Amino acid sequence: MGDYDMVVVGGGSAGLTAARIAGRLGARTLLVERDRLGGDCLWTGCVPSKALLHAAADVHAARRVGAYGLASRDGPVELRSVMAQVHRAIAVVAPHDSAEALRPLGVEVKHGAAYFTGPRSLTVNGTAIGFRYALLATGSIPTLPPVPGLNEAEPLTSHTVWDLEDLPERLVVMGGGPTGCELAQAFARLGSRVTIVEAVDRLLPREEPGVSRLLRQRLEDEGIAVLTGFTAERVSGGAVHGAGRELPFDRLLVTTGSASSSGGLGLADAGVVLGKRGHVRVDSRLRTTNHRVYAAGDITRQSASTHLAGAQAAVAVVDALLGVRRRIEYLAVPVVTFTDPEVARVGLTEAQARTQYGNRVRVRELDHGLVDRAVADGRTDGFTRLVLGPRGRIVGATVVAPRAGETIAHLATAVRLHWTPSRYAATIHPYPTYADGPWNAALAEVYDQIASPRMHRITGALLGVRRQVRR
Ligand SMILES: Cc1cc2nc3c(=O)[nH]c(=O)nc-3n(C[C@H](O)[C@H](O)[C@H](O)COP(=O)(O)OP(=O)(O)OC[C@H]3O[C@@H](n4cnc5c(N)ncnc54)[C@H](O)[C@@H]3O)c2cc1C
Ligand SMILES: NC(=O)c1ccc[n+]([C@@H]2O[C@H](COP(=O)([O-])OP(=O)(O)OC[C@H]3O[C@@H](n4cnc5c(N)ncnc54)[C@H](O)[C@@H]3O)[C@@H](O)[C@H]2O)c1
Repeated sequence: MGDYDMVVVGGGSAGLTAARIAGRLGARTLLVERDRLGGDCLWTGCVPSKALLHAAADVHAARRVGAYGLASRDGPVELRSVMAQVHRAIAVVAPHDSAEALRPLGVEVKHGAAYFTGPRSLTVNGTAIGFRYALLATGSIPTLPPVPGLNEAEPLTSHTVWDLEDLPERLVVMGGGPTGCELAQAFARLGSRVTIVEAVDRLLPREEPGVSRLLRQRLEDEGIAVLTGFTAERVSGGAVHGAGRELPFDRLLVTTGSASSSGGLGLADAGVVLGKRGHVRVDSRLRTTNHRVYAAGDITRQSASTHLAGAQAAVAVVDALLGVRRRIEYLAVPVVTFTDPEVARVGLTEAQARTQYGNRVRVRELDHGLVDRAVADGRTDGFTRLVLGPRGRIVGATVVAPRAGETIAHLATAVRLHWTPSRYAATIHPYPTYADGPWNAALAEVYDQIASPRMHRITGALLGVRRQVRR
């Protein structure tokens, strides 16, 4: 049995990477996609959101040129023109993810919904297909919270917001996670009056509390109303009601989370067991309970980003086809929220580190008022935070700054390789950049060590010896 060595179900971030690798390895590879190749990231996630944020940043800059004696621009933008830019970006990337681009790599593509009929078989459009291995990569879909009246208000989600043609005058964003914060800031900069409501007591609750405070301040400074600890009780009469307040909107955008796309795949027949939240359960090798079927990406709930989805897919395919085992170091996977300033983190927050290591944890924080590039740009609204664990190793880091998403990459190496600040600081960083934030934070730790009584004794002794040397 086995028409194919590898059948990949879902052609998004995880599935495309898996299919490309399997094809390159020479495996008989089939990729099944029911909708559009490219998945969430290309059509409704990373690419459109970053294009929208870029347009919004341009508009934001244009509104402030009055400071340089130019006529500044007020008022709302023409959303159609902005969305045209968004769709242009998608159109540039889409060919890379197409069936034509996959064919030379030896990947066959079938359009249709896959349905498992047994542990090593599935059907697509009524055609029976056997496989040696399969990879589930069907991603996730946005969900709506159970708020009375919400459905009837026809809320936008991250799947539908890209079809908007007119800028909503009043936009209420429900959910202050990465999606909600990015889109709230973008729409506010484009000219909408935005209110963001978050159920827990702060925005971006997975981040360091200082991040939530700084981002809230920034969003409020840009005119966004931020309501935290807000429970929406109902939606009616064009308004969200809750906490004794009424929040009128022209459009409502719901960004309160997502659920794995694991339904309608016949997974029970394949012997694939789901977790409580509908996600596919995988072991450390990304194998489901049917060891012939692997899973990667959002469907596992162990990933919520394109880079990790791709890394999981690569590990799974190589494990299945070649029997070569590699581990993903989840702790060293960076996560970025592309607000302005960007919020980038790798590894543990201070609270997580304290739970794990108790009082062996120390924190080294550097305000970006001390980073010359931030001063030059007038962007001192940021900080770097290094979380140091046992033996002073960097177990976590947060950077809040423009381009923090780029700065975090070197810190991800530090966490992955268990570097100390001194090891990190040994790499010379270019001046003046935002990377000076982490570098100076690490250097401050090194200077403190040099100033310790023990080091002073050593340096004092060395200086004394050197003074005796006659040239
Ligand atoms: C607004 C927003 C912004 C984001 N920004 C970023 C970012 O900047 N950086 C980042 O790293 N991540 C970002 N993400 C997250 C990222 O988009 C996802 O983590 C990633 O796309 C998940 O990849 P995946 O392969 O698991 O699923 P997807 O990319 O969603 O792919 C799943 C594919 O499976 C197909 N499918 C589903 N069911 C079936 C079936 N039965 N048969 C066949 N095919 C099927 C779907 O049509 C889809 O094409 C963002 C997400 C959102 C919502
Ligand atoms: N830049 C990126 O890499 C990027 C961007 C967007 C999303 N993503 C990923 O996609 C995943 C989903 O992100 P998301 O922001 O859509 O979801 P999320 O689950 O991360 O955040 C949802 C937020 O909504 C809040 N919430 C839940 N119910 C609510 C309610 N009834 N009223 C008000 N608030 C409520 C939650 O407390 C939470 O803060 C995340 O894991 C994220 O990392 C990544």
